[in-house]
Amino acid sequence: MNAKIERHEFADRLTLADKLARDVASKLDAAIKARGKATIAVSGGGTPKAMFAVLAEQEIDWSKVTVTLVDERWVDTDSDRSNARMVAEHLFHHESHTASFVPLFDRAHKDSVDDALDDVGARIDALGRPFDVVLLGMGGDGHTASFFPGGDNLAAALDPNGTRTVISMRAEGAGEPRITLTLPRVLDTRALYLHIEGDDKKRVLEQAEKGGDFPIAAVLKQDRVPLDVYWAP
Ligand SMILES: O=C(O)[C@H](O)[C@@H](O)[C@H](O)[C@H](O)COP(=O)(O)O
Repeated sequence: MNAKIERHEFADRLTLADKLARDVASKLDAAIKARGKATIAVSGGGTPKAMFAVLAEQEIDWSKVTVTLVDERWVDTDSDRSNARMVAEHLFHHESHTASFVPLFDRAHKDSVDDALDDVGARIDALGRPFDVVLLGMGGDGHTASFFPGGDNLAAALDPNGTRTVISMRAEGAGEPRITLTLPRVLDTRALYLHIEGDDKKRVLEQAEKGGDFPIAAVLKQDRVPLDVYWAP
């Protein structure tokens, strides 16, 4: 069975960023009102930056929000490849500076992502389940999170019955080694968004929906959580 997918298309990227940020903020606000806290796992890369700028200005009780990452490149936070650094630079401003952040990179194990998995997994598990919001991106090769085509741990990461929280990933298209939430953890959320931009990514998503062999297909063909796709040219 496939996920219930709702598509949201916008004339331009700034309009998308504005709407997605407001929709995400409203989910976080509802979580705080219902349960006193909110958790969100965000993606790295370039796409979320404009949306983070708007999200940072939303007037919710950010001191009750914990932010973590869907995936991270195994580099220290001073690297311009670091997703933690990107989030610090683009999200933690204005209203949102009181939010907490749980990193996926662990400096104590900076030389081996595999040695860090237990500690990082425990940190994520301590946030409780499910997440309130998970924000995914997608690469032109159809990867999402760090589910890269040809990745050394791809099958384990996508195992719908897997019990791990995080896993390491090495792949030709990934650059450095990565750490990523596994598919069951990505889907363990009250709200799931996929934010993509450009005609090329739209075509890849359409191919994946038609049965093309791309990792993103695992997110489309699941029935655990509805998926909201936000797209602009
Ligand atoms: O660390 C990362 O690279 C990501 O979390 C990754 O899954 C990202 O969402 C896609 O690669 C899209 O990246 P862009 O937004 O830069 O195209």
